[in-house]
Amino acid sequence: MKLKFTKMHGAGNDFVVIDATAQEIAFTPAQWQRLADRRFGVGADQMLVVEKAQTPGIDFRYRIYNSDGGEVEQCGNGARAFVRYVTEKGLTAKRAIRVETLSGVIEPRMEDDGGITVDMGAPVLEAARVPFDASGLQGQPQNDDTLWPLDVNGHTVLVSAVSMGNPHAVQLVDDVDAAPVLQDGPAIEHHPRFPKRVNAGFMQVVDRHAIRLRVFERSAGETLACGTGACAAVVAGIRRGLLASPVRVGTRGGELSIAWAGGNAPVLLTGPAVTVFDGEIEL
Ligand SMILES: N[C@H](CCC[C@H](N)C(=O)O)C(=O)O
Repeated sequence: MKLKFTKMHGAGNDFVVIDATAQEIAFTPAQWQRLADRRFGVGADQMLVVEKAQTPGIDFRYRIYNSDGGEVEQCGNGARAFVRYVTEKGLTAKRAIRVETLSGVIEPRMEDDGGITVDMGAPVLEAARVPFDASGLQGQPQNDDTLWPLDVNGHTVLVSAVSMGNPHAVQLVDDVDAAPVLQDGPAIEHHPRFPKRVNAGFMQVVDRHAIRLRVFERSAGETLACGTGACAAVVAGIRRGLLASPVRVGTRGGELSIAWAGGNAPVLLTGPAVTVFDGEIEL
């Protein structure tokens, strides 16, 4: 079949976006992997599928597939690309839209200055709901957060377990450029205490309103930016008393900004979303 798509990125986290509002899209994992392949296909960290909403009061449904073809619950950078896509393609005239995802409703909004902010909902911090299996473990309280010791490649790392709809394990490092992201990332991603696997964040605190972050993403490897990872890192840093909202997040692909008032308040993610090109592929 000939498939029309749009290539986009949010701070270098790149996507193939597909309009499924007028056509049913149901690809096999192998077809998703082919689309994501940077040599045999288009190339992307994730694929985003735009669908009509099933629920009254909701504007769209948004499905996310990692480059391994697995469907996941949430994607923060993708949500910004999503709202730019439906706006540019004339699928909506609204500036703020309500979008149903596997993990709940998010609300991306086009700002007057062209920036995009997404209400990503409240973080989930209860270990069992991340999900993180804390059985038999002695957590180490740090302010409002609990750090969990993980045995990774023969050494122990202390992680915060946070869900933004998708699971994150965030650790503090002195220098993200020197952090063992590619060595420890896979071991954390597949750690048995994360039954749905996990996105592994490596956060360097610059000051109370700025961090640098690298994320080894579940099923995608290290990406240039991870929106939900930025949300999870800032939530963990605020709960540990290291950060204060808003926080600028420096990633290898660009800068994101996160605001969170604590507790059950929503996490607000602001950042770029760029359309690179429209294309067509025989799939
Ligand atoms: N790899 C992630 C999904 C994409 C999240 C990331 N691209 C973002 O911007 O939030 C996961 O498996 O949970």
